[in-house]
Amino acid sequence: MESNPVLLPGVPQSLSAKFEGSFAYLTIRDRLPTILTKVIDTIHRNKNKFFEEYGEEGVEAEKRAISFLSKLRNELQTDKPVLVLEDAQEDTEAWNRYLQYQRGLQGEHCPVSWFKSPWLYVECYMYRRIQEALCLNPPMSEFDVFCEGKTQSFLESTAAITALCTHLQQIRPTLTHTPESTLMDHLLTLLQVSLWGNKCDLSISAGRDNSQRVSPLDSLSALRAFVLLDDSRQVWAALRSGRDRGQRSRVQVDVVLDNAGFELLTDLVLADFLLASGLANQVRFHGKRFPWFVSDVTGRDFLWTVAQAASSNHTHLSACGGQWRRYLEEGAWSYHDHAFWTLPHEYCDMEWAAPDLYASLSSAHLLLFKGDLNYRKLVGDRDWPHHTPFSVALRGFSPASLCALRTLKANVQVGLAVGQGEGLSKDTPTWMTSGDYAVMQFHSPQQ
Ligand SMILES: O=P(O)(O)OC[C@@]1(O)O[C@H](CO)[C@@H](O)[C@@H]1O
Ligand SMILES: [Mn+2]
Repeated sequence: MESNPVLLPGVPQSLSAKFEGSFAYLTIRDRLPTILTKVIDTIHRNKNKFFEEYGEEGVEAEKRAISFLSKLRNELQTDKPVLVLEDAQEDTEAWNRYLQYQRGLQGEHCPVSWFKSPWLYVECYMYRRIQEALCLNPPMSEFDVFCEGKTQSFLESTAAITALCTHLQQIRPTLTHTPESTLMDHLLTLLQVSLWGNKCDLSISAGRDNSQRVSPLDSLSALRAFVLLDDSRQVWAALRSGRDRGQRSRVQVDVVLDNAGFELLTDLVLADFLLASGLANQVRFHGKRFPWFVSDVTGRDFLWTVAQAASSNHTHLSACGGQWRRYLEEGAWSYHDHAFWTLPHEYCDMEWAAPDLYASLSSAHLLLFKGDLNYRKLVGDRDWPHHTPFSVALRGFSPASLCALRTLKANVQVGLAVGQGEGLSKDTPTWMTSGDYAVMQFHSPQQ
């Protein structure tokens, strides 16, 4: 029986696997079980490590975690009801409240389940259940099941990373006396590099290698045609608004991170440029509190990446890493991991679900949201008509000027011209899910 959740007036339904053949359906039927199987394999392959570190207790924990995850995979594949979490973590109650909310939407005759409920919810829930399997089996609770893939993504992107850091080191000495037009060109270039860094995502590839092997700067002109919305000049204007480079007013930029590996490197280079050019004087990074969507950044990934750069034997990479370490020591850069980023909420819920975070983001001059999942949460992962204004789809989420830097990997996109989405669907049916197209989409509270 189809679930017919309470419809909010004027707000389209959430994407869901209940629509057979949809991208959500194919993701939950095929990609999520593949990811879970790789997680189980990774834990199994590390069995000796657990024995060496924790003895028999480690081996027992490894066995229990694998049985938890095998049960989870079976629940998913047979569309069982979503279960309450039982690991007594800081966010457990919020997750179980959200399940109650979903039960209310679907009514008593249609259980909240993998193939009947919103895609955004059940996909986030899967990653939280992986965390539960580890939390309930200490000493595995600190084990990052995705660490190998994230590390490999970084190491295999070394050529692209060194090319990008070489570029930054070459322009760095000129930035304090560069003409405005040149400074803007540098910003637009590094925004595009950060945008396309988002193609390197291990969730869409279900863990298959997705490293950046060519210099990101060389491919920008060929990729220009695939940028469907380019509001990067509004990002420039937001950074320049109300201040002159000589003034000492505080310009804070918050970067809501996405993937570790090459994408994180592009974000660190962009953030370094913002400070070195004087366009901003504080950058706050927001990452995930536990392993999430295979390649998303955790605090450990963030610090490992800075350390890896600083200790590199490549001159420019180590120079950048040394500068990043100093930014962190001085407080010009800071890393944060609020629990909200690993809850299933659409961002229009943030003001009531995480008022402290909403207030904190409101102090920023500019928010940069990286990647596809952040975009899905910005617009609520709902089936909006493509010409719906971004401000409508945000449904009141507007703590500060914001720009989404996203390669399209899910079938939701707003803010296009009338007919633009339909035209793309005719010529390239996979335009919303291939990762080949991208948007830099801006919104300000004044809009
Ligand atoms: O947020 P990211 O890393 O750009 O992409 C996350 C993602 O790979 O996972 C989901 C599908 O499984 C989609 O949101 C998207 O394809
Ligand atoms: Mn991601």
